[in-house]
Amino acid sequence: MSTQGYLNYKRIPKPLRIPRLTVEIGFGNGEFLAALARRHPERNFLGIELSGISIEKLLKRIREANLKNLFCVRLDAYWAFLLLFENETIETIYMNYPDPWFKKRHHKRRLTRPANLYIFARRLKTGGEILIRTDDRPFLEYSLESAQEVGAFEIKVETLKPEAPLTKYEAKWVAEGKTLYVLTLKKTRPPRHIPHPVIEEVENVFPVKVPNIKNLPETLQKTFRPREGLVIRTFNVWEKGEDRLLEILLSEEGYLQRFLVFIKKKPTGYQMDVSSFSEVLKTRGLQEALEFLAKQVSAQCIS
Ligand SMILES: C[S@@+](CC[C@H](N)C(=O)[O-])C[C@H]1O[C@@H](n2cnc3c(N)ncnc32)[C@H](O)[C@@H]1O
Repeated sequence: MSTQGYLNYKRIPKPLRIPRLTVEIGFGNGEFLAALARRHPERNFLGIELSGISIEKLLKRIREANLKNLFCVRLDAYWAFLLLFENETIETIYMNYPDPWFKKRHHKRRLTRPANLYIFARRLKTGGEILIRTDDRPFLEYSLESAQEVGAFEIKVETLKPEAPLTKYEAKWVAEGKTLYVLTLKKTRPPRHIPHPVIEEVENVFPVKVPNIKNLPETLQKTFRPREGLVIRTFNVWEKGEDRLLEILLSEEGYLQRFLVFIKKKPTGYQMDVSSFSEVLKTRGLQEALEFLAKQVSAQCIS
Protein backbone atom coordinates (compact mmCIF):
# COMPACT_ATOMS: atom_id res chain seq x y z
CA MET A 1 0.00 0.00 0.00
CA SER A 2 1.20 3.50 -0.67
CA THR A 3 -0.31 6.91 0.04
CA GLN A 4 -3.93 6.94 -0.98
CA GLY A 5 -4.08 10.65 -1.73
CA TYR A 6 -7.68 11.77 -2.05
CA LEU A 7 -10.25 9.19 -2.70
CA ASN A 8 -13.72 8.76 -3.99
CA TYR A 9 -15.54 6.39 -1.72
CA LYS A 10 -17.79 4.90 -4.37
CA ARG A 11 -14.68 3.49 -6.02
CA ILE A 12 -13.35 1.61 -3.00
CA PRO A 13 -14.07 -1.98 -3.97
CA LYS A 14 -13.50 -3.65 -0.59
CA PRO A 15 -12.50 -2.64 2.89
CA LEU A 16 -8.87 -3.18 3.89
CA ARG A 17 -8.20 -6.53 5.50
CA ILE A 18 -4.93 -6.20 7.42
CA PRO A 19 -4.43 -8.73 10.20
CA ARG A 20 -3.23 -7.72 13.69
CA LEU A 21 -3.72 -4.04 12.95
CA THR A 22 -2.78 -1.01 15.07
CA VAL A 23 -3.69 2.48 13.79
CA GLU A 24 -2.20 5.83 14.76
CA ILE A 25 -4.30 8.90 13.96
CA GLY A 26 -2.33 12.12 13.32
CA PHE A 27 1.17 10.64 13.53
CA GLY A 28 2.97 13.95 12.83
CA ASN A 29 6.67 13.16 12.36
CA GLY A 30 5.95 9.43 12.54
CA GLU A 31 8.72 8.50 14.97
CA PHE A 32 6.31 6.88 17.46
CA LEU A 33 4.63 4.72 14.82
CA ALA A 34 7.91 3.72 13.14
CA ALA A 35 9.34 2.70 16.55
CA LEU A 36 6.28 0.53 17.25
CA ALA A 37 6.56 -1.11 13.81
CA ARG A 38 10.26 -1.89 14.39
CA ARG A 39 9.55 -3.29 17.85
CA HIS A 40 6.65 -5.53 16.70
CA PRO A 41 7.42 -7.08 13.30
CA GLU A 42 4.65 -9.64 13.93
CA ARG A 43 2.00 -6.88 13.93
CA ASN A 44 0.83 -4.40 11.25
CA PHE A 45 0.59 -0.61 11.60
CA LEU A 46 -1.32 2.02 9.67
CA GLY A 47 -0.88 5.78 10.06
CA ILE A 48 -3.68 8.19 9.14
CA GLU A 49 -2.76 11.84 8.52
CA LEU A 50 -4.16 14.94 6.91
CA SER A 51 -0.75 16.52 6.39
CA GLY A 52 1.11 15.70 3.19
CA ILE A 53 4.44 16.61 4.80
CA SER A 54 3.82 14.06 7.57
CA ILE A 55 3.00 11.41 4.97
CA GLU A 56 6.26 12.13 3.14
CA LYS A 57 8.23 11.92 6.39
CA LEU A 58 6.70 8.57 7.31
CA LEU A 59 7.25 7.15 3.81
CA LYS A 60 10.93 8.10 4.16
CA ARG A 61 11.14 6.23 7.48
CA ILE A 62 9.42 3.19 5.92
CA ARG A 63 11.90 3.19 3.01
CA GLU A 64 14.99 3.75 5.11
CA ALA A 65 14.18 1.07 7.68
CA ASN A 66 12.64 -1.21 5.02
CA LEU A 67 9.55 -1.67 7.18
CA LYS A 68 7.16 -4.17 5.61
CA ASN A 69 4.50 -3.87 8.33
CA LEU A 70 3.90 -0.10 8.25
CA PHE A 71 1.54 1.77 5.87
CA CYS A 72 -0.10 5.17 5.68
CA VAL A 73 -3.06 6.97 4.14
CA ARG A 74 -3.75 10.66 3.71
CA LEU A 75 -7.33 11.11 4.83
CA ASP A 76 -9.37 12.66 7.58
CA ALA A 77 -9.58 10.08 10.39
CA TYR A 78 -13.39 9.95 10.44
CA TRP A 79 -13.66 9.11 6.73
CA ALA A 80 -10.73 6.71 6.87
CA PHE A 81 -12.44 4.68 9.60
CA LEU A 82 -15.82 4.86 7.90
CA LEU A 83 -14.57 3.79 4.47
CA LEU A 84 -11.49 1.65 4.88
CA PHE A 85 -12.29 -0.83 7.66
CA GLU A 86 -14.85 -3.38 8.74
CA ASN A 87 -16.27 -3.56 12.27
CA GLU A 88 -14.26 -5.41 14.94
CA THR A 89 -11.01 -5.46 12.94
CA ILE A 90 -8.58 -3.09 14.70
CA GLU A 91 -6.62 -4.08 17.82
CA THR A 92 -5.37 -0.70 19.05
CA ILE A 93 -5.80 2.96 18.09
CA TYR A 94 -3.32 5.65 19.17
CA MET A 95 -3.89 9.41 19.20
CA ASN A 96 -0.94 11.39 20.50
CA TYR A 97 -1.51 15.08 21.23
CA PRO A 98 -4.30 15.56 18.69
CA ASP A 99 -5.05 19.21 17.89
CA PRO A 100 -7.07 20.39 20.86
CA TRP A 101 -9.19 22.96 18.97
CA PHE A 102 -9.39 25.03 22.14
CA LYS A 103 -12.38 27.18 21.24
CA LYS A 104 -15.81 25.85 22.15
CA ARG A 105 -17.19 26.57 18.69
CA HIS A 106 -14.50 24.26 17.27
CA HIS A 107 -15.58 21.22 19.31
CA LYS A 108 -17.14 19.68 16.23
CA ARG A 109 -13.67 19.45 14.65
CA ARG A 110 -12.05 17.65 17.55
CA LEU A 111 -10.72 14.19 16.87
CA THR A 112 -12.49 12.87 19.96
CA ARG A 113 -15.95 14.29 19.14
CA PRO A 114 -18.66 11.65 19.80
CA ALA A 115 -19.24 10.94 16.07
CA ASN A 116 -15.55 10.04 15.69
CA LEU A 117 -15.32 7.91 18.84
CA TYR A 118 -18.47 6.11 17.68
CA ILE A 119 -16.95 5.06 14.35
CA PHE A 120 -13.56 4.26 15.96
CA ALA A 121 -15.36 2.07 18.52
CA ARG A 122 -17.29 0.18 15.84
CA ARG A 123 -14.10 -0.66 13.94
CA LEU A 124 -12.20 -1.61 17.11
CA LYS A 125 -12.23 -5.25 18.27
CA THR A 126 -14.05 -5.89 21.54
CA GLY A 127 -11.26 -5.87 24.14
CA GLY A 128 -9.19 -3.49 21.96
CA GLU A 129 -8.11 -0.07 23.19
CA ILE A 130 -7.98 3.57 22.10
CA LEU A 131 -5.03 5.30 23.78
CA ILE A 132 -5.06 9.08 23.77
CA ARG A 133 -2.13 11.14 25.07
CA THR A 134 -2.62 14.80 25.85
CA ASP A 135 -1.09 17.63 27.84
CA ASP A 136 -4.32 19.62 27.70
CA ARG A 137 -6.74 19.23 30.62
CA PRO A 138 -9.85 20.72 28.90
CA PHE A 139 -9.24 18.44 25.90
CA LEU A 140 -8.98 15.47 28.28
CA GLU A 141 -12.25 16.40 29.96
CA TYR A 142 -13.99 16.91 26.61
CA SER A 143 -12.72 13.50 25.43
CA LEU A 144 -13.94 11.83 28.65
CA GLU A 145 -17.43 13.26 28.16
CA SER A 146 -17.46 12.12 24.53
CA ALA A 147 -16.37 8.61 25.52
CA GLN A 148 -19.14 8.43 28.13
CA GLU A 149 -21.70 9.51 25.52
CA VAL A 150 -20.56 6.75 23.14
CA GLY A 151 -20.96 4.28 25.99
CA ALA A 152 -18.75 1.48 24.59
CA PHE A 153 -15.77 1.78 26.87
CA GLU A 154 -14.19 1.01 30.19
CA ILE A 155 -12.42 4.33 30.83
CA LYS A 156 -9.11 4.95 32.59
CA VAL A 157 -7.09 8.17 33.04
CA GLU A 158 -3.45 8.03 34.13
CA THR A 159 -0.42 10.27 33.97
CA LEU A 160 2.13 9.23 31.35
CA LYS A 161 4.96 7.18 32.80
CA PRO A 162 8.44 8.24 31.68
CA GLU A 163 9.33 4.62 30.82
CA ALA A 164 6.65 4.52 28.08
CA PRO A 165 7.95 4.97 24.49
CA LEU A 166 8.31 8.76 24.27
CA THR A 167 8.53 11.10 21.30
CA LYS A 168 11.17 13.84 21.22
CA TYR A 169 8.75 16.44 22.60
CA GLU A 170 7.35 14.15 25.26
CA ALA A 171 10.82 13.38 26.58
CA LYS A 172 11.45 17.14 26.82
CA TRP A 173 8.11 17.78 28.55
CA VAL A 174 8.63 14.92 31.02
CA ALA A 175 12.12 16.27 31.83
CA GLU A 176 10.54 19.70 32.47
CA GLY A 177 8.08 18.09 34.91
CA LYS A 178 4.99 18.78 32.77
CA THR A 179 2.00 16.52 33.50
CA LEU A 180 1.00 14.40 30.51
CA TYR A 181 -2.18 12.34 30.54
CA VAL A 182 -3.08 9.01 28.96
CA LEU A 183 -6.75 8.29 28.44
CA THR A 184 -7.42 4.59 27.81
CA LEU A 185 -10.75 3.59 26.28
CA LYS A 186 -11.14 -0.18 26.32
CA LYS A 187 -14.01 -1.43 24.19
CA THR A 188 -16.23 -3.66 26.30
CA ARG A 189 -19.53 -3.42 24.39
CA PRO A 190 -20.95 -2.04 21.11
CA PRO A 191 -21.28 1.76 21.01
CA ARG A 192 -24.55 3.59 21.38
CA HIS A 193 -25.56 5.01 18.00
CA ILE A 194 -24.33 8.58 17.43
CA PRO A 195 -25.50 10.38 14.29
CA HIS A 196 -22.51 11.10 12.10
CA PRO A 197 -21.73 13.74 9.47
CA VAL A 198 -23.36 13.09 6.14
CA ILE A 199 -22.50 14.48 2.77
CA GLU A 200 -25.41 14.76 0.44
CA GLU A 201 -24.91 13.19 -2.96
CA VAL A 202 -26.74 14.73 -5.92
CA GLU A 203 -27.62 13.33 -9.33
CA ASN A 204 -25.88 16.10 -11.29
CA VAL A 205 -23.47 18.94 -10.67
CA PHE A 206 -24.43 21.72 -13.07
CA PRO A 207 -22.07 24.21 -14.74
CA VAL A 208 -22.21 27.77 -13.43
CA LYS A 209 -22.08 31.08 -15.33
CA VAL A 210 -19.08 33.37 -14.71
CA PRO A 211 -19.55 36.92 -15.99
CA ASN A 212 -15.86 37.62 -16.59
CA ILE A 213 -12.43 36.26 -15.72
CA LYS A 214 -10.16 38.91 -17.21
CA ASN A 215 -8.21 39.56 -14.04
CA LEU A 216 -7.94 36.02 -12.68
CA PRO A 217 -4.36 35.86 -11.39
CA GLU A 218 -2.08 33.12 -12.60
CA THR A 219 -1.90 31.51 -9.23
CA LEU A 220 -4.61 31.97 -6.70
CA GLN A 221 -3.67 30.20 -3.49
CA LYS A 222 -6.48 30.92 -1.10
CA THR A 223 -8.66 29.17 1.45
CA PHE A 224 -12.38 30.00 1.62
CA ARG A 225 -14.94 28.89 4.21
CA PRO A 226 -18.33 29.71 2.68
CA ARG A 227 -20.14 27.94 5.55
CA GLU A 228 -19.55 25.62 8.53
CA GLY A 229 -18.31 22.26 7.22
CA LEU A 230 -17.26 23.50 3.76
CA VAL A 231 -13.67 24.52 3.00
CA ILE A 232 -12.40 25.35 -0.50
CA ARG A 233 -8.71 25.71 -1.26
CA THR A 234 -7.58 26.96 -4.63
CA PHE A 235 -4.15 26.11 -6.04
CA ASN A 236 -2.80 26.61 -9.54
CA VAL A 237 -4.45 28.27 -12.47
CA TRP A 238 -3.50 27.33 -16.02
CA GLU A 239 -4.35 29.20 -19.20
CA LYS A 240 -5.35 27.57 -22.47
CA GLY A 241 -6.17 30.30 -24.97
CA GLU A 242 -9.16 32.06 -23.45
CA ASP A 243 -10.00 29.12 -21.17
CA ARG A 244 -8.65 28.53 -17.66
CA LEU A 245 -8.09 25.43 -15.56
CA LEU A 246 -8.18 25.71 -11.75
CA GLU A 247 -6.93 23.17 -9.21
CA ILE A 248 -9.25 22.82 -6.20
CA LEU A 249 -9.20 20.98 -2.88
CA LEU A 250 -12.66 20.71 -1.32
CA SER A 251 -13.33 19.55 2.22
CA GLU A 252 -16.96 18.80 2.95
CA GLU A 253 -17.52 17.74 6.57
CA GLY A 254 -13.86 16.65 6.43
CA TYR A 255 -14.32 14.55 3.27
CA LEU A 256 -11.61 15.62 0.84
CA GLN A 257 -11.81 15.82 -2.94
CA ARG A 258 -9.14 17.23 -5.21
CA PHE A 259 -10.18 18.09 -8.75
CA LEU A 260 -9.82 20.44 -11.70
CA VAL A 261 -12.35 23.03 -12.75
CA PHE A 262 -12.61 24.39 -16.30
CA ILE A 263 -13.59 27.98 -17.00
CA LYS A 264 -14.57 27.98 -20.67
CA LYS A 265 -15.31 30.89 -22.97
CA LYS A 266 -18.86 30.72 -24.36
CA PRO A 267 -20.59 33.17 -26.74
CA THR A 268 -22.47 34.73 -23.79
CA GLY A 269 -19.59 34.89 -21.26
CA TYR A 270 -17.78 32.18 -19.35
CA GLN A 271 -18.91 28.89 -17.85
CA MET A 272 -17.34 27.02 -14.93
CA ASP A 273 -17.59 23.23 -14.63
CA VAL A 274 -15.72 20.29 -13.11
CA SER A 275 -13.23 18.97 -15.65
CA SER A 276 -14.22 15.66 -17.22
CA PHE A 277 -10.70 14.42 -16.32
CA SER A 278 -11.55 14.68 -12.61
CA GLU A 279 -13.53 11.84 -11.09
CA VAL A 280 -15.53 13.37 -8.28
CA LEU A 281 -18.24 12.33 -5.93
CA LYS A 282 -21.16 14.55 -6.95
CA THR A 283 -22.31 16.29 -3.82
CA ARG A 284 -24.35 19.31 -2.75
CA GLY A 285 -21.12 20.86 -1.42
CA LEU A 286 -19.40 20.48 -4.80
CA GLN A 287 -22.22 22.43 -6.48
CA GLU A 288 -22.02 25.08 -3.72
CA ALA A 289 -18.25 25.30 -4.25
CA LEU A 290 -18.68 25.94 -7.99
CA GLU A 291 -21.23 28.69 -7.34
CA PHE A 292 -19.04 30.26 -4.67
CA LEU A 293 -15.91 30.15 -6.85
CA ALA A 294 -17.77 31.65 -9.82
CA LYS A 295 -18.58 34.66 -7.62
CA GLN A 296 -14.98 34.88 -6.36
CA VAL A 297 -13.54 34.76 -9.86
CA SER A 298 -15.93 37.49 -11.00
CA ALA A 299 -15.16 39.56 -7.89
CA GLN A 300 -11.49 39.49 -8.90
CA CYS A 301 -12.48 41.43 -12.02
CA ILE A 302 -14.00 44.26 -10.04
CA SER A 303 -10.83 45.03 -8.07
C1 LIG B 1 -0.37 18.31 17.29
S1 LIG B 1 0.02 17.19 16.02
C2 LIG B 1 0.69 15.81 16.91
C3 LIG B 1 1.59 14.96 16.06
C4 LIG B 1 2.19 13.72 16.74
N1 LIG B 1 1.17 12.75 17.09
C5 LIG B 1 3.02 14.10 17.95
O1 LIG B 1 2.66 13.70 19.06
O2 LIG B 1 4.04 14.78 17.78
C6 LIG B 1 -1.57 16.61 15.50
C7 LIG B 1 -1.53 15.89 14.15
O3 LIG B 1 -2.83 15.37 13.88
C8 LIG B 1 -3.12 15.53 12.50
N2 LIG B 1 -4.58 15.58 12.38
C9 LIG B 1 -5.40 16.55 12.87
N3 LIG B 1 -6.69 16.28 12.58
C10 LIG B 1 -6.68 15.11 11.87
C11 LIG B 1 -7.71 14.33 11.26
N4 LIG B 1 -8.99 14.71 11.33
N5 LIG B 1 -7.36 13.19 10.62
C12 LIG B 1 -6.05 12.82 10.53
N6 LIG B 1 -5.04 13.53 11.09
C13 LIG B 1 -5.35 14.66 11.73
C14 LIG B 1 -2.44 16.83 12.13
O4 LIG B 1 -2.15 16.90 10.74
C15 LIG B 1 -1.17 16.78 12.99
O5 LIG B 1 -0.08 16.21 12.29
